[in-house]
Amino acid sequence: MAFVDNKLAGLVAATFTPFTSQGEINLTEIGPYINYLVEKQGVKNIFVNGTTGESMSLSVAERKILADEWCGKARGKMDQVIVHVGCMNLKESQELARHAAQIGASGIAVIAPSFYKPSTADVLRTFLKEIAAVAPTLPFYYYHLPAVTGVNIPVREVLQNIEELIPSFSGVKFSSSDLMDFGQCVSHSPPHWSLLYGVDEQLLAALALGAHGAVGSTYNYVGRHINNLISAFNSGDLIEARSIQFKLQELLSHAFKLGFDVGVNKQLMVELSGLPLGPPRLPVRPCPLPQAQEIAQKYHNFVLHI
Ligand SMILES: CC(=O)N[C@H](C=O)[C@@H](O)[C@H](O)[C@H](O)CO
Ligand SMILES: CC(=O)C(=O)O
Repeated sequence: MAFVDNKLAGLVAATFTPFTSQGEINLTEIGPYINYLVEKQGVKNIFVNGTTGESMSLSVAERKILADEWCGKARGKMDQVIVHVGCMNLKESQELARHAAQIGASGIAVIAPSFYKPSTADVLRTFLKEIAAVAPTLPFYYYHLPAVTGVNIPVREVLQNIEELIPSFSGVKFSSSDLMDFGQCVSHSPPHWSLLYGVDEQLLAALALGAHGAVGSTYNYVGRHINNLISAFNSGDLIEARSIQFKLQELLSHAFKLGFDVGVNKQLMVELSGLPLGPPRLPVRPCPLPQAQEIAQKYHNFVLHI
């Protein structure tokens, strides 16, 4: 039972990747970004180079430089930095996994490859094993995001005997609304795994099923409120917990109507945090300013009412 002492719990912000206005990675904003999360949002864990961080639009070299900077700047300030190392091919994922171990990441996560999709739980587990094996000292998380990857193998099946293949296996970032599958993962998991929920708008339901924490993009700017939701849930105050969840649902349903992708989300973060994170990278479209400002307006109403 490795890694029991360091179980990942609570909120984890999936970070945006700062770019310059010319579209190059911008390391100078990473320190201030970490300070913002800790001081303004009370968020002490980050998930870097994930979906929100546009990892699939970054080169391997860029991903290494970014991971290094996030880990370095987080030292002494954050509890955990999980580096997403998933790529479309095994070799690059292994290279990033080895690198994550060298730079002192707290753990690594891998999403299913989505061009050549694994067709069974067995082949997916084997793919994950080949990556975990090159960084055996790092806690390993499977990242399930079926709406984006198109890989819809029930996580419950993926977890079957997974510790025999991956001794460092430590949990799942579960970004699907299939709460039956999520519940089954919780009920069949050993106590040292972390099951982290990734659909921010329905976190409360996942907490009721036993989620240990949550990874999401919105915790970059609603972390403080969602920390209150979790505290209310833990103290049995479901009325308060629901009221906060409903507010986030209002905010996001408004955002979805206007079109809510990584580009819009990033610009919303820029508006709300004041951090100059730059535009997204193609093929994600830069967000028209009024669109982000309208969502930001809704956010300010949201904050005023909780
Ligand atoms: C597809 C995607 O990026 N999902 C994020 C994390 O898994 C969530 O944090 C969503 O951005 C959020 O729940 C809004 O839908
Ligand atoms: C949202 C999330 O967890 C990611 O950006 O990967």
